Amino acid sequence: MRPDGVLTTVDQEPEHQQSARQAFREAGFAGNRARFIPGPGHWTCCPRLADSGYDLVFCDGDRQEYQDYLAESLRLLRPLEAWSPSKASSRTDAPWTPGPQPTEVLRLRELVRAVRESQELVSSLLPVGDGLLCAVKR
Ligand SMILES: C[S@@+](CC[C@H](N)C(=O)[O-])C[C@H]1O[C@@H](n2cnc3c(N)ncnc32)[C@H](O)[C@@H]1O
Repeated sequence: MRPDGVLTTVDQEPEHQQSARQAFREAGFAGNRARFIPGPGHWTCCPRLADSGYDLVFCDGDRQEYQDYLAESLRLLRPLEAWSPSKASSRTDAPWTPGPQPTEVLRLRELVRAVRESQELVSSLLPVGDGLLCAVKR
């Protein structure tokens, strides 16, 4: 982050928020460099976040909600900034697997397709860990 940047983090587990708060403090960040919002992501917190107020959105929560986060992220991001859900390719690259696919896999495939076909995004799927889907807002 740039020196005047502020990180906003949303998590529904208070003890995870507490761990994050402690980690930032131990890393030497001043208290006013991070904002901690408790609660489930998309329906309580995201509407409170300012339009075009963010340089980067990183999603690492419930993968079945990533489509909702994508729509919210496009509202939150400044043009030419990045959006990145984690582990977006996980198990999505084996469509030949016989039998019904788990809902999570189907949702992630829809997400990858929506990002790839979006006129607002330039995307890349990085071979990092389980796969990292990244996109820059045009
Ligand atoms: C994989 S962990 C995040 C790990 C973190 N990114 C890291 O690298 O240490 C997923 C987190 O998302 C939170 N989470 C899951 N679903 C959520 C939701 N709908 N709203 C808010 N937080 C959620 C969980 O409480 C958990 O802390």
